[in-house]
Amino acid sequence: MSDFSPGQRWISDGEAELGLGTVLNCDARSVTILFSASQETRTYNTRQAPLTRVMFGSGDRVLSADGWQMVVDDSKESGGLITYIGEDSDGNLRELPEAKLADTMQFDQARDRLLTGQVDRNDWFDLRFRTLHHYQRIEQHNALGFSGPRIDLIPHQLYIANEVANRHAPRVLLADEVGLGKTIEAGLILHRLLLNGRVERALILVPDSLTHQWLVELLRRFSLNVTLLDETQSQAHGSYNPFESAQLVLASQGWLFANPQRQEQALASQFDLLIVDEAHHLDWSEEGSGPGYRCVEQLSAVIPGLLLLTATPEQMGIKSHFARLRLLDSERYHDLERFKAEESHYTEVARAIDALEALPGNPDASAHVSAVADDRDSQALLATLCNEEASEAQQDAARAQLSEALLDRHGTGRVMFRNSRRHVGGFPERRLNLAPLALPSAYRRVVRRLERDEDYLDELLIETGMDHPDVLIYPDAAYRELSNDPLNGEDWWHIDPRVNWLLEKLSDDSESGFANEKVLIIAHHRETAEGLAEGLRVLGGYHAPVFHEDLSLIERDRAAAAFADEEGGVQVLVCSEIGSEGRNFQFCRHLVMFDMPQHPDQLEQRIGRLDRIGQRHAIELHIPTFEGSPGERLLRWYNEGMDAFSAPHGVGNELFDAFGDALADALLDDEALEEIIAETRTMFNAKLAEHDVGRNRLLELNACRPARAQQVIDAVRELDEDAALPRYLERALDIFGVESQEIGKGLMHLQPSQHMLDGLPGLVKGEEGFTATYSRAQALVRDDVQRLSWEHPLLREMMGRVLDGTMGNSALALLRHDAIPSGRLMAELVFRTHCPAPKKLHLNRFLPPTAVRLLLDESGANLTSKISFTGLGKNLQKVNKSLARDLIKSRHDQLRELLTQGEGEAERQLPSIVENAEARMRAQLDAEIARLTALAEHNPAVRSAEIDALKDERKALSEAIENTRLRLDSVRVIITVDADR
Ligand SMILES: Nc1ncnc2c1ncn2[C@@H]1O[C@H](COP(=O)(O)OP(=O)(O)OP(=O)(O)O)[C@@H](O)[C@H]1O
Repeated sequence: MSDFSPGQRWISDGEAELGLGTVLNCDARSVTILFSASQETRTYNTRQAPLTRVMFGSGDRVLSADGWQMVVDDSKESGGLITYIGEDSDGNLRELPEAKLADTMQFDQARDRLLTGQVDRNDWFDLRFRTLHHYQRIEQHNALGFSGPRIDLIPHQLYIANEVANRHAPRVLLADEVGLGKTIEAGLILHRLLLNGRVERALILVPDSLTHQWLVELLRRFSLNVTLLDETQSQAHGSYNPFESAQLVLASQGWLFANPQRQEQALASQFDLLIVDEAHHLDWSEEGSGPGYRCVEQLSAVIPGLLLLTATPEQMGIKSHFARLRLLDSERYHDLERFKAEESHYTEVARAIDALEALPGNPDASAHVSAVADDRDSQALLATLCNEEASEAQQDAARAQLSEALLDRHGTGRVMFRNSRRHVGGFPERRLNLAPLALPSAYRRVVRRLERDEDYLDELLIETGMDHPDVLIYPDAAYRELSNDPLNGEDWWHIDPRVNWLLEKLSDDSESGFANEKVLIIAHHRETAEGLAEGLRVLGGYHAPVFHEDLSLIERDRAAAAFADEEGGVQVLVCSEIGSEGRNFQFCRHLVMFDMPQHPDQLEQRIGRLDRIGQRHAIELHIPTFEGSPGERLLRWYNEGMDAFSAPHGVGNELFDAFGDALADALLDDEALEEIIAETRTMFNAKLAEHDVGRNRLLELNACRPARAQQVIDAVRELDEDAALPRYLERALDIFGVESQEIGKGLMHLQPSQHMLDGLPGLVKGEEGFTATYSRAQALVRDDVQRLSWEHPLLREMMGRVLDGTMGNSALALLRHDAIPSGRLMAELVFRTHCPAPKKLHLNRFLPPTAVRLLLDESGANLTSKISFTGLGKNLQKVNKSLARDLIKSRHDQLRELLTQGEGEAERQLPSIVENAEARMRAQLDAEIARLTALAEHNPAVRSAEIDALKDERKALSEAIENTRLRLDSVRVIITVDADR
């Protein structure tokens, strides 16, 4: 240890962040140091002071207290104090006494830390290098963002997520049929965009009833912490814009759409992505748009990315659907008639794609394809496909490429993704169980009078205040509205036989009964649901929670949780139509439709609560119907007219548009009904056939291209099975002070040790920690088990901390080697590329932080290719820190020289790194620009802004890559010792 003199500069070995200290006073026993930058004063015992004298040498860059910089050339010492001599940035020769060094000088760069004797543990250096290596690999991996989420690898979802997340500021409609996983798709897209930096802030707007479900899904499946914003929370922020309070904001549509002031705040808060669930509720009509549509229209004008989610895009009519497409791209979707005309061509395109299977050797098929594939490239592919002399492999490749090219031309395909059960396959059977019941006298009176007396309908509408045909379809509602009638004295559920039927089924333990089974009941009106629950309680002693749109969030979630609970939960949940939309109830297989909804899409939404991914049983649909009632006629229309209970057919909306009004008029007239059913059936068959070859066929083919989906799945599996992950994690956990214990069945328990470094996600000292697995399958069946992947927050946090901080950037180790005399010095230098660029460019896909490793011996010989990192590491031994400091001090000059030499050698490798990155970037972006430009000629859904944005991106990326610099990331000094020492 050097002698201390006032004015000397020292730094604390343990607390380098205090900055540069100055000796204030000292005597034989103690020394007091002032750390001005952090305003701390410390007194140490001179014999054990954990301090290192700061001495700069030739080539070091220093900063003066007055703010100018200098590169040290020489130094002189007088009275124990050093004065540095060197050139400032203007080339002037200057002197700088150490007392005038800036207090704020930080010693966190590898070079400074090494030369001031701050060394870390050898295994930290090791972890740092490995972290850099894996980070570089994962950042470029095709599965980035898709491998972490706790989901089953379902092809259509991964296909869509990959297609969308790879686009610049994606704007799409996710319109898979009910329950096929739109939330999962949106989650995957968001997760990938967050990980690759293209999105930093997202706003998610969902119906009130789904806020909690989204919150849970995003956390449980994607480890994304989302902030749920409501009015109470917003008020707590006072005058501060509450939307600025988090990166990921989830808000209920009901709240935001009704609140212009909050909308202003949302508009002012710069989000990168907007997600809107159940988007069919954004109502628009020629007479004017609703508040939801207007709000999203404004937001989507300032937020670059937009995901609209709906299972029933056309539920509110084709015009309303078109208006929502306009939210995605107002330039493209401004003329409905043109849009319809375009759609009429899709039949030819679909037919041409199907015809490819008949080639070669079929002139008709060839003519179909030729008529559509009229550009030069496509014609060339067609020629290859039809060339009898081409090999089978060549023909297959041509067929696949041609099919892709034709699909790409399909206008809406780029904007709308719609998978259907039929196409995806593997969904359970649906079984219809009808329970015909006699009309109770109170309802019969009304129906019979309506049948007899034409004028009575108007009277009834006025008396009840209900709409037509609601008044006919929902007799209990009409009964409630006519409560002044002395004959309607009792509660409706006392007189309604459906309630008794239900009670009998609930207690029936035969195969056709509900005893021991969960049952979901959906009724159209909230009041029906509430009355029914009361009836079940009073008449049968059943506790059936009610789930409807006017419940508070907590009440609703409590009801859903009680129903989901397998042990001790409730058997029955009664829902209203709107209240249950979007919810996950696939753990249940019995659905009672207490009445019928009016729109086929609503019917599909109801069945979709159970018929979802994860449903393992055939679905039992139970419908009590009143014989000879309007409700029964409506059911017949659904069943006989459009086979609505067996599977979704995707044509319900068109049939409703065509026959909805006539049907309402036929609900009291069997003869008229028969006619409407027959006409509906004819149109149903025709539409199915038309859709099979036209737009739906194209949407179907386009919503999941199996070969590409498989590539994404393979990429995810590659990361799932990456053997390097457990090895890396074991090392990292050890260093961060987390204990891991195998507990069998592929599970491990992670627990904080006493020495754990603070701030690791999910781990708090003194608490239990968590159970985790590498296995996707295990994690899917065990909600309480976390899945470990490169994308798990714990791994990302540890990797981030290593790479962003100083951890392990300087180390010293001893090498015992027979062949090398002792006392020799080597320096292992790791340089890292730095390439400042906006995160949104996602530069890492082409040039992630890249390591350049050099191993130099004291003579300057480059041993890098002779001794690998791992090979060297195996023979190294750790050394205590004070010895390490002494060794470094004694070799200061040699080390400086090696560092300077290393910089030069590493610099020579930079051009090829830059060139390769530039080439990779150009290969990908040029191809994409060329593809989009060619496509734009055929497909108007390709936004010109998208192509321009890609061109701008290419330019910005090129400039950023060009500006890449190499910096020393870490250094390890190696000193040889005798093998037998
Ligand atoms: N890949 C997957 N792995 C595991 N579970 C999944 C997967 N995809 C979907 N699920 C589950 O299936 C159910 C339906 O998915 P999701 O809620 O995303 O469907 P949706 O299309 O949004 O439904 P809706 O049309 O009713 O809004 C959810 O419980 C979801 O967690």
